[in-house]
Amino acid sequence: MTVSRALTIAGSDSGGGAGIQADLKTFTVLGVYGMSALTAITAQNTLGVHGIYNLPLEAIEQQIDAVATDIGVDAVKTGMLSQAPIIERVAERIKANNIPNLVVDPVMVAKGGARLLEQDSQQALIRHLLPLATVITPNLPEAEVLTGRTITTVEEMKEAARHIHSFGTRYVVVKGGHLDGDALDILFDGETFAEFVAPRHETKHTHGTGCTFSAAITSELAKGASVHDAVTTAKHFITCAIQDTLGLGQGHGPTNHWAYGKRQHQLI
Ligand SMILES: Nc1ncnc2c1ncn2[C@@H]1O[C@H](COP(=O)(O)OP(=O)(O)O)[C@@H](O)[C@H]1O
Ligand SMILES: Cc1ncc(COP(=O)(O)O)c(N)n1
Repeated sequence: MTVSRALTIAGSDSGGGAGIQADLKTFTVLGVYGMSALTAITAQNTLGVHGIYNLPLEAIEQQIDAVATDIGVDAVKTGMLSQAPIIERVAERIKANNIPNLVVDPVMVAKGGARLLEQDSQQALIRHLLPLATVITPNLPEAEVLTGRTITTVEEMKEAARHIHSFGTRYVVVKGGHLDGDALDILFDGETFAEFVAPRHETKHTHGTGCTFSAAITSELAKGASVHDAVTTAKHFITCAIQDTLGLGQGHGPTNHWAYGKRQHQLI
């Protein structure tokens, strides 16, 4: 039996809805063996981020090297990277270990407003990580920071995708979760645009949607799917996870990571 292997390099969310917890749950539901390299520990729940503890660069490096040199990695995603020196070290270890299929979720600010990437560290992302990336998956505020432009229309999402593609990433997915109307995401491969659309579900439980979506893309790339097919599956996965809400916590709750799996088996 061949097992596909995916690694997440990201922060821990004690609440289990975002970060490495969301990633590992998603990998598992999509039938991929999941591994993690923690960059930071957050004390977090559905009401917000209550504490952030970054890990030493050596600890991050050792985790990546340990899994890459023994178990092997078919695809990797990055999430919360906190600060420029962590970005640089992560990029260096991905390169040194020849890890293929890098998905960059350029996490900057949590939905509750807490900064998960220090201000001005986006230049390090652009310089060190984006040239290595197969796919980058910014939401609208992140795309605005990366391009320095306001984005309020689908046409501006496409312009942003073009701009971000020029940083050296092979594919760009600009997510439209923060726009009104249908949940529309744009995929740009450097030449053509593809659109992925799902009905907007009215809910406050969208904690970790970006983490889950990018982890689903990573899972499918680990299995050998094309980027277009990986995004198709990820869109279906996140739409199910948002629709079948769990209603946990008093604030912005997590999505339902096993909803997609249940739908596949027609259990719901
Ligand atoms: N209310 C919603 N209903 C349906 N899909 C949504 C909703 N909110 C976000 N999405 C989808 O979830 C994915 C994550 O998007 P987004 O919320 O923009 O990312 P982030 O969590 O990084 O802010 C995208 O595919 C987006 O279109
Ligand atoms: C450890 C960690 N990583 C990422 C996010 C972003 O998720 P969201 O934008 O849904 O708050 C988060 N809140 N915590």
